[in-house]
Amino acid sequence: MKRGLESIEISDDEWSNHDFDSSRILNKPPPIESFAFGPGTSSNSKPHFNYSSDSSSDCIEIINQHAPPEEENLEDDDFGEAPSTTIATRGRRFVIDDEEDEDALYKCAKISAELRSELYGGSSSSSSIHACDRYAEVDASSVRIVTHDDICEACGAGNSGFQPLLKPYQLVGVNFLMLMYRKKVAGAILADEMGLGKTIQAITYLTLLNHLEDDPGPHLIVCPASVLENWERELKKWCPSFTVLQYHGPGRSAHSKHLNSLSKSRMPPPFNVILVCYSLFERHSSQQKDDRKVLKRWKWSCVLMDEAHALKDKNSYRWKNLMSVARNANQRLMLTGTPLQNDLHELWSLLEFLMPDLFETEDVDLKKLLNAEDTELITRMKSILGPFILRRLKSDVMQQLVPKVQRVEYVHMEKEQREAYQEAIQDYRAAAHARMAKSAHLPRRQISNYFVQFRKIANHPLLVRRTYTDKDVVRFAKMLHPKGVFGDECTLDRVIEELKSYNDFSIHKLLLYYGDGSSENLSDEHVLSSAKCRALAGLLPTLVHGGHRILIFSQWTSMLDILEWALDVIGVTYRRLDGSTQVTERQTIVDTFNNDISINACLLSTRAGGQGLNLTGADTVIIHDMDFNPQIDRQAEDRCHRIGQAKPVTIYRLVTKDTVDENVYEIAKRKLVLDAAVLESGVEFEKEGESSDKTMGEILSALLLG
Ligand SMILES: Nc1ncnc2c1ncn2[C@@H]1O[C@H](COP(=O)(O)OP(=O)(O)OP(=O)(O)O)[C@@H](O)[C@H]1O
Repeated sequence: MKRGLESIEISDDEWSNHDFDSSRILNKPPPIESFAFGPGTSSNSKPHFNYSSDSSSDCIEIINQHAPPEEENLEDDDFGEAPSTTIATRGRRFVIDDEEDEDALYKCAKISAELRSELYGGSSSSSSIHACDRYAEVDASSVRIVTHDDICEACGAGNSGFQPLLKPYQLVGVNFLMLMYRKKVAGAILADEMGLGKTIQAITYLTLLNHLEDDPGPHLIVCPASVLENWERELKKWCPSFTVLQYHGPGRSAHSKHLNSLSKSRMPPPFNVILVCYSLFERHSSQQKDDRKVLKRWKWSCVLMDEAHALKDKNSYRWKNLMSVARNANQRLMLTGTPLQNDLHELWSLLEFLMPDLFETEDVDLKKLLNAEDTELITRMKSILGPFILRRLKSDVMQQLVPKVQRVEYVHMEKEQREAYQEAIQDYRAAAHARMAKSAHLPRRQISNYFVQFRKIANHPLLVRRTYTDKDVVRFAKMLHPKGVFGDECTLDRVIEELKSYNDFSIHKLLLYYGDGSSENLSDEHVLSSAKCRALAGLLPTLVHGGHRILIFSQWTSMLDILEWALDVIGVTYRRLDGSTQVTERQTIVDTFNNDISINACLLSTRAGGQGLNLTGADTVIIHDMDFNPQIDRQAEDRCHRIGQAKPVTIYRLVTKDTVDENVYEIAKRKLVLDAAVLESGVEFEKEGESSDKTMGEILSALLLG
């Protein structure tokens, strides 16, 4: 597998976008748990209105009323306006003081009460809500609509020998989705905590639509590339009668022609489910535009989005392009274990995607609503959101789930790494002072670059160029240039310039490939020159000896390259999965790791490996470098803390002492503590923490002052 020499999973550009405004972190509304409708729901989320639970047709506002797409719109660009019939039904914005919207709130609260009542039985009174709070795995007797027998029949159990057995809370989840369908609610979020089996609940639901509602699809499932194979496998297992088409990778263009001609001649699609990746909605290549046109021509029964927090930005291409395909679906369903990653605006993006007619709103009103700190308004918000989100926590439903122990390992730099770090700080101070002398500040971008440098050195000094001098670089350039390593057209000066931007590790790799194997290469000692790698050298053999199997996450693929080398030196066997791993290979890597206990570890990039994968073969997770957003790391942890895990799970976080690593950890920790505080206290914000909060700018200012 060929990787770019300086390939990092998160680009420097992306790093520099990590701007941590304290107001964004601290002044945020309550977390999703306090909004969600489900057993984890606190009594705070009880709808604010008086309503009766008898059924009515009032849900008309959230029924998808769109006509099938009209042909002229199909040939539009991706962001083409919706058909005129659709526009007429739009424009129903949510305005807080508007009487009509009070009505919408009332309707939402009413639907919520109905759903509650039908799912959990009894009335929607506070006592039954309280009972739901205590819901545990054994307690599902009041579930209606579909039963376990329906599921066995729908899955064809008996014919194939496969015996589907949903956990009681999963049966509730499937009933929740069925109820949404029967009530013609156009969108819903299944937001169970990671690893509780959302995939299986969703697939069972699609099977039941076919079996009980005579609705065989077509359904569109959108997911991250890493879990495509897993979806296909689970579909085949739980829904063997479905024809499933995985529309990704090299075979795609062959399918594309066929699908294009079928859809143009208005023939039904040759599948029940088509599986695609989010990337299909991200780019503007003609191939992708054509693919989207094909998808737009069919009327989807259900558009199901896995890891749907991917749609948290309503201004992204991804959101808009997918919306142009999903808008006419009967139903849009989202699966996500972390629906609220930063603030309520993101959740609103999800909700607007699900039910554009109800939630579509201009920013002025949205700001007013989402920035409100007034309890009554928040309570109203809950009554809007409640009906459409089902979230259960592991602590609520999986009382036997193995414990998860968190450990933070502070590691200490030795001389060389410490010097590299100090030099970077000196550089930064000199640059900042030089600018100050001219009464100017460092440009934002440059500040971010320094921050990235600090993070790199805190992770590993080989991620910057320090060992190889400028003189070395010129020498290497002269050796590499005649070999055409950078192309035949490239001048020597250009090669020198390019090499100067490389880090020590990248140059070492170049020399390995193209050099003469001389003493210019770095030695194994260099790879253990970081505090974190030395810590791994101590920790991993002990873990392996104790029979533990380990997942190691990093956000940087160049760091993973270094870690591969470190593991070889330490003598630990491993597999690796990151964004450059072929999609078709990913499931094989997961299966091999889970089944072959001779493999001690799996190296994963937090992006490609942190979501959706089932890696219960491991019982230990090492977060080599943390994210500012603790939810990203939580997702990574839960790759092995999930159904199927029999051993207690231990999470290690590596933090390099006396570096920005400590600040990143503090920020992430505070976000989690605040989540918990807000959850416990309802809508009270922890104002005290605000004064101690540090933005990236403040961290750097502190460094500037020494
Ligand atoms: N009822 C069940 N019977 C057998 N296996 C199950 C059942 N429910 C879930 N599993 C297994 O548990 C694991 C976790 O399920 P799944 O991947 O659907 O979780 P998830 O909630 O989608 O997690 P994430 O949010 O991390 O994607 C999978 O290996 C799945 O096959």
